[in-house]
Order: sequence, then structure tokens, then C-alpha cells
Amino acid sequence: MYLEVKGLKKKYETLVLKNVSFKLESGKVYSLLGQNGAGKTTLMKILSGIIGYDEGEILHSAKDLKKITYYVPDNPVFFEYLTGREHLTFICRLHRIQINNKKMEMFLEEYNLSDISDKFVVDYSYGMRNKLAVAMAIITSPKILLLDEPLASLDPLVFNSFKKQLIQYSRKNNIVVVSTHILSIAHNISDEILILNNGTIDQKINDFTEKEFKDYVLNNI
Ligand SMILES: Nc1ncnc2c1ncn2[C@@H]1O[C@H](COP(=O)(O)OP(=O)(O)OP(=O)(O)O)[C@@H](O)[C@H]1O
Repeated sequence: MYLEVKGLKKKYETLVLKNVSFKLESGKVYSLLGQNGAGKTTLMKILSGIIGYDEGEILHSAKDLKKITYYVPDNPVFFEYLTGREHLTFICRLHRIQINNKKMEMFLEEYNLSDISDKFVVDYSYGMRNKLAVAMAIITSPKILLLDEPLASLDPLVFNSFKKQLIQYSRKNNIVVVSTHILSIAHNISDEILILNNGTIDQKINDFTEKEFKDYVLNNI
């Protein structure tokens, strides 16, 4: 699976994306970085087909990009009085995915959700909600997983297991894009970085040390 964006433009009242070009390949995690209002959410919504764009091209090897892409927003919405397990079952039904009890238990175990799976979401912390939102995406096996600031609220232990899971997921021939403001997370998790600045993208392989990474991003953001 590959995806190439060429000369993408998106205008609201002002031109937010002026000339955005980059390439994504299966098997990699990408961090999407940029100042508040740079256009990260706009770009993710365009990639997932939620909103359109004004000019440019999105080239890809998929039959239907919308069907293989899953966007997790920064403020996911839940049914407060359904449990985590019920949300996962619901999303599987919506995507016509068969999942038996044994598989569901394995999935809950793998994503460290067993303890909270039978609680109502109304009782979840912010971090738990983010975990559930990402699990709901992963259980549908999207080839392109777009995560809008999902990691900020996770404690270091949960973050570490989360990081492993996202990297593992990408290595199964999938693309993972994570938007974040936390540079140590971006450095830790990504194979490549996409810096959105002034409506264009700078794409770089992440072979930086953490200090080099921070210096580079801060000078180019
Ligand atoms: N539906 C909309 N109508 C008009 N303007 C919009 C709309 N959505 C976003 N914008 C504007 O587009 C710009 C980019 O917003 P976007 O949410 O994509 O940025 P972002 O990089 O995700 O920001 P943040 O890091 O703060 O989440 C902002 O100036 C925002 O006000």
C-alpha cells in the first residue's frame, strides 16, 4: 500500500494547505507535527475522506481509500452507557467483521483493555477513552490508521505498551500517522516525520538522536 499526496490545497476563509506533498508507505509510523492551527486535523480529515480539498492529487494503490482509512479524532465520541466491550462489538458489526468471544478476549488482552472492558464509558478517564478509541480503530484493521493527538494523556507505562502496539500494527503492512505536539513521543514512535508549516510539508526520515530531532523540529515548525 502506498499513498502519495501532490500539491494539495485546502481553503477555508484562508488558505490552510497551500501546497502539500508527501508519500506514505506500508510498514511505517509517521508523526505529523505542526503548530496549533497549522492544518494537521484538516489534512487527516482530507485523507480519510471526511472533507474535500480544492486542488491537488491523492494517488494510492487502494480500490477505495475511504474504506481502508480510519480517522480517530482528538475528541472521540462514545455511548456513555455502553461498555468498552460493547463499543468494540458495535464497531465490528458496523464493519461486518465476525469476532467470536475467544477472539474478543484475546484482543482485549493484547490491548490491555481487559480490566475496563465491562465498565461503562462514562466511568472512563480521558486516557482510557483514548485507548478505547484507538482499539476501536485497530479492531477494524484499517490499512491507514490516522490518530489525531491520541497519546498526550497516556501515562508513561501505558504509552510504552501503546507505542509497541502501534509500531507492531504498522509492521503488519499498515500505515500509521500520529499527530502530536509532544516531541519526545514523535521521536520515540516514528520512522518518518511530516512537519506541516506555512501550508507545506517537510518530510524527513527519523534517524535523529532525540536532541537533534528536537532542534530540527523547533527550527522548522
Ligand atoms: N470547518 C472549518 N471552517 C473554517 N475554518 C476551519 C475549519 N476547520 C479548521 N479551520 C481552520 O483551519 C486552520 C487549521 O485547523 P486545524 O484544526 O486543521 O489545525 P491543527 O494543526 O489540527 O491545529 P491544533 O494543533 O490546534 O489541533 C485553523 O486556522 C482553523 O481555524
